[in-house]
Amino acid sequence: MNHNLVQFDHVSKNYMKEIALDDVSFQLPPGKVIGVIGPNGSGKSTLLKLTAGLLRPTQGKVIVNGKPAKRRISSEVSYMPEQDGCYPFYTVTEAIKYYNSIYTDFDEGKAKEMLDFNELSRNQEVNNLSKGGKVRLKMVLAMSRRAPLILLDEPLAGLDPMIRDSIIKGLVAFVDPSEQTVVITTHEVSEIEPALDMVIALKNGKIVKLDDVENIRGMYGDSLIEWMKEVLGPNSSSLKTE
Ligand SMILES: Nc1ncnc2c1ncn2[C@@H]1O[C@H](COP(=O)(O)OP(=O)(O)OP(=O)(O)O)[C@@H](O)[C@H]1O
Repeated sequence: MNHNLVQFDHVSKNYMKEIALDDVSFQLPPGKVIGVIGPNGSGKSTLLKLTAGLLRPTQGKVIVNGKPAKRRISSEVSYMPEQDGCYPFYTVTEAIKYYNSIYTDFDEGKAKEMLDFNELSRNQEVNNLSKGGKVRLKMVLAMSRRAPLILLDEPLAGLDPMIRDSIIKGLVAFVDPSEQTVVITTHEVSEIEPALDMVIALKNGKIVKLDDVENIRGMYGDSLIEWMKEVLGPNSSSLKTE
């Protein structure tokens, strides 16, 4: 597959007078894990929602898998929202069954493997899971679909470092690059960088850089932190604290 999975052509998105994305163009190839990083309010969630077809651009075009992104239960896109997206009174098993019933591409076997890997107890009510447990379950649900594009909005926000680390391990263990592309928004670039193939840096609704992690490492050494400081400014390491 050589085509681009995601294409933004001169996309702007305004919320009333607020310009969230400003004339953004880029393409993403299939089979990659792509990080979208940037300070609060830089437009990361907006970029993801436009890709999922949950928002329409004010101007420009968003193309996913050769077609305009549309608001529907898309077979092309599995989207994990930043806010709680799970039914609080379901047990973990019921949440899996529910997803299995609404998404024809849901892989129940993969979901069960991911539950075990994430040590999620099946009889527990979603309501009673820890914050990290809720995020793990949301990731299990989003990543168990055989959709070619998985969008994860801020899965690491507000979690302590050990939990962030285990969530990233789960991502790396279960993403299948021959079938799936993952786009993940995050402040936590230092921890997630080993999982990333590409990064998009956003600032004030504009892309300030899009590059392969391999190229960045070639220029900046082992860590993306120095690169981030250069493209997003010296205070960008404070992104880690949200
Ligand atoms: N529904 C909305 N109505 C009005 N303004 C909005 C809305 N959603 C986002 N915005 C504004 O658009 C800009 C981009 O927001 P967005 O949520 O995309 O950024 P973000 O990088 O994901 O931020 P964060 O890291 O805080 O989640 C911000 O200035 C935000 O206040």
